[in-house]
Amino acid sequence: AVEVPFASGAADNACTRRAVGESLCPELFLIGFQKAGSTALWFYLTYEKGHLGLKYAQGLPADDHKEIHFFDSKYASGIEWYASMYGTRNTTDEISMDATPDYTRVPQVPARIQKELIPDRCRFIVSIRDPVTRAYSWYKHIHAVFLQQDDYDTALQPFGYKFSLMVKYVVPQVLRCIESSENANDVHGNCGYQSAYFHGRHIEIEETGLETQLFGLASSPFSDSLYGYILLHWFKYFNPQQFCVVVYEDLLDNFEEEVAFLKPCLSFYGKEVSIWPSEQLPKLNEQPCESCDKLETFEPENFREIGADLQKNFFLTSNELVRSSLMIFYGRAQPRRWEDAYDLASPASE
Ligand SMILES: Nc1ncnc2c1ncn2[C@@H]1O[C@H](COP(=O)(O)OS(=O)(=O)O)[C@@H](OP(=O)(O)O)[C@H]1O
Repeated sequence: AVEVPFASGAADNACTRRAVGESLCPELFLIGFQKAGSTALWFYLTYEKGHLGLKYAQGLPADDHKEIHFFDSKYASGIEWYASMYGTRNTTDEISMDATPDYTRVPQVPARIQKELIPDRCRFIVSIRDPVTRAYSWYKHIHAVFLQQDDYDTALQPFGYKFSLMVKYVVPQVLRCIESSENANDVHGNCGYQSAYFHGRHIEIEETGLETQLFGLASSPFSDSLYGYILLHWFKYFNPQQFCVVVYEDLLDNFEEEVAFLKPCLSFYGKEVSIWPSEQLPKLNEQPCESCDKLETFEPENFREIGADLQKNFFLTSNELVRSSLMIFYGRAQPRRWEDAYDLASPASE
């Protein structure tokens, strides 16, 4: 194979050629987080902001246009397959976007992107959300969609399918894993839901008398919400300036101001996004769970109690890491403190 002289050393392949008539391989990514409004954001950028001309995986059935899952679960299909799903490049400044929020779940993904693409040309959009409500949203999604699958059923059954029991038994294990990691930027690799740490891990759940299986899957609502550690993992492969981070709750509260944080990731490609004061995040992918008979639901005060405990004893360090990143790399003066919604005292007042 002919080596292309990119500074990054990216190999010559269907994605690195970039010539008119070659594949329009993605360079812009929406890498997560799952359940943080990624579908709404993708729809906004591709359809509502049609003037940006962002292309998607048109080679796949319509339901899969957003999420191609190449770098997490379909990597074995090969880069030629990936490139072929995005059609042909008509101009050198054309851009396509791969919006697979699961990319932030799987630690191997950034190394794979770095190896297959031209790293300096990649930009990454990230949406973050209160880690507790995100965890519950994913727990609900599992009930609505995945509980019919044997592996998720096996993973959640020992907990009586209950969020509260998962918090009680799973969260201390993930915390122990975090504490055993020497460096913060190794936490995601060590403690992500697929990590070796969870293989063969078995705990008896007193309330149900059952022993856990597939511990990693049960840990995913919580470990996937560790944004601070996960971003540090990605920063091992890409410069923080290649990321644009938006906060889901701020998108809902002040869309115009918040969505402007995406501008650097678009202007890099010469795309200027025009945002109007009346615009709002489209409402998409609300997951109904009406026939989820095993779903544990909470009164607001009970959820606040369980959430306060999670924020204080589990998510706080990760939240602080992400807030530091938002201030240092993305010029935010006062990033949102999700903990405040749970009536926790701020560190300054303790
Ligand atoms: N406009 C607007 N306002 C309020 N909430 C909104 C909006 N758009 C999407 N959502 C909520 O985002 C959650 C789905 O996120 P994702 O699309 O990223 O989910 S997925 O990972 O792709 O399955 C899901 O959250 P939950 O309802 O808590 O499950 C959606 O309801």
